[in-house]
Amino acid sequence: MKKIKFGTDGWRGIIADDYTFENVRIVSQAVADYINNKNMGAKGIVIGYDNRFLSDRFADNVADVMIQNGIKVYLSDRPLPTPVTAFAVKVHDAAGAVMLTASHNPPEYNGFKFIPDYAGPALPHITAAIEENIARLQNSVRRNTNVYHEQALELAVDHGIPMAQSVPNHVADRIMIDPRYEYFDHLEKLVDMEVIGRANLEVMVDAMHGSGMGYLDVMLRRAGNRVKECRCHRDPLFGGSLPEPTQKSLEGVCRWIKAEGARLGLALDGDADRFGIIDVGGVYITPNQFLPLLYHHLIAVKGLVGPVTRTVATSHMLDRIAQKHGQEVYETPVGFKFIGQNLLEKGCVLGGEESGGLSIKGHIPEKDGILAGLLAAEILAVNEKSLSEIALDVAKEYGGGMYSERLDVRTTPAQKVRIIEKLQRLDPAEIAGVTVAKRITIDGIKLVLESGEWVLVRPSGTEPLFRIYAESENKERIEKIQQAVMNAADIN
Ligand SMILES: O=P(O)(O)OC[C@H]1O[C@H](O)[C@H](O)[C@@H](O)[C@@H]1O
Repeated sequence: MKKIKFGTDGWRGIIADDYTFENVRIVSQAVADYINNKNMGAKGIVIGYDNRFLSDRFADNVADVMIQNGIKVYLSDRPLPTPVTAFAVKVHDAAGAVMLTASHNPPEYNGFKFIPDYAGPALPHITAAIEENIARLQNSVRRNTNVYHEQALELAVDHGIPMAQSVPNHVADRIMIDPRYEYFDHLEKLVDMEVIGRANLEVMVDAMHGSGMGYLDVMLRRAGNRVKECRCHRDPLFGGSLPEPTQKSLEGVCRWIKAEGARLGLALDGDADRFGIIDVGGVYITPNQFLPLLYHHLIAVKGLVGPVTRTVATSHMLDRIAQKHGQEVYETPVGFKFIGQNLLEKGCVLGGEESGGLSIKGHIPEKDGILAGLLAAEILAVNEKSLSEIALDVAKEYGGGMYSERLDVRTTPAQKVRIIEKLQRLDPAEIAGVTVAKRITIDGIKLVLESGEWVLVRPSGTEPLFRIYAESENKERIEKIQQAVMNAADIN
């Protein structure tokens, strides 16, 4: 039996290999134990699921295990985006949520995210506690081969907190929920839908067959915009590609925007926590380009002046904006859980990351592609310029633009170990002819150069590869900087 581990963002597995009904029940039991150990069972748990194959059935199994453990269940009556599941935790003041999704992974995958009561991704100490529970349950299964072949629900209950005795004060229940309308109302407090409506935008919405369909399209249309939908129907095979809103996977949308002369394209990943933004002329706007635009907009237009939090891999253009407004920048390892923590604890007005996640003050500490898309529409509506033109204005205002790029290099497990060792010792005096001013080790190795350029090498927590990120004011230097650090770390 494979060890079940929570990675950068939850447990992911291949359906019918390690992602089975039995293992989902074991993980559910581990979460139920975690909640009951904290005496939070009476608050109940929200259960959401995406559009993937069998996600609704897996959700049903999670619900059974929770109820058997005396935990009240708020089960969604339809597929939900991850941020909506997280938001429902707040609506019901629940002990947390389970979201069944493998996000943007290939169709044969499914996954399991635990969202604690603060409505953001679980921090490492919480997933570690759940993993301990899982290991204990898996060991019991290994010892008892008869049980192993039995119905896993019985097994989950066998190894959990005894049912009836543990729930003296309440009767566990299954309550069906549809949190969409509370969520819409909440977003309308964060985004100016009236301004967006008045701009009468023509927008292409691409849900990439994921559970984000029925959100951006509904809200934009309701505000009075013209919306064209793309991939807004369920397809558990995702039309043969990955539900990931990258430039490559949005080529078709870019072509349409260009051909139609539309002003905006908004895409979501499989569970709608990541965003993809396309500008007039079919120009893809990277998250590293969009986040500074948004930070400037929050400060200058919405009056939300405050610190910002970004991952170690995200554009330092945010730092330039923060500096000009006398604000703090909080840098975190990659993973929205760390960003979410800073949103909660440091009063940041924006938290964002290079891989396409963001949230703002007043919202839940979970990344939300729907909110990101509406904020992009708001920026357009307010400015009556293209996003690319606004980006140029912002760059001018804050002392010049920055270019950033990421290179992904696949490695074998043996190479990976060797490179990680080499990275630990990597401490060059200069990179591509410029002196290294700072060496940051919170996630991989980041070298900040005297010129303000920087390069970061880190192993991905979700894929078998290394990521080499670099940023410079001079586009031509990015490759040179990446190559220099790859040579130094022996990555080829
Ligand atoms: O670079 P990786 O470790 O593969 O992580 C890439 C991304 O994975 C998940 O989507 C996390 O929620 C993100 O926070 C992270 O940026």
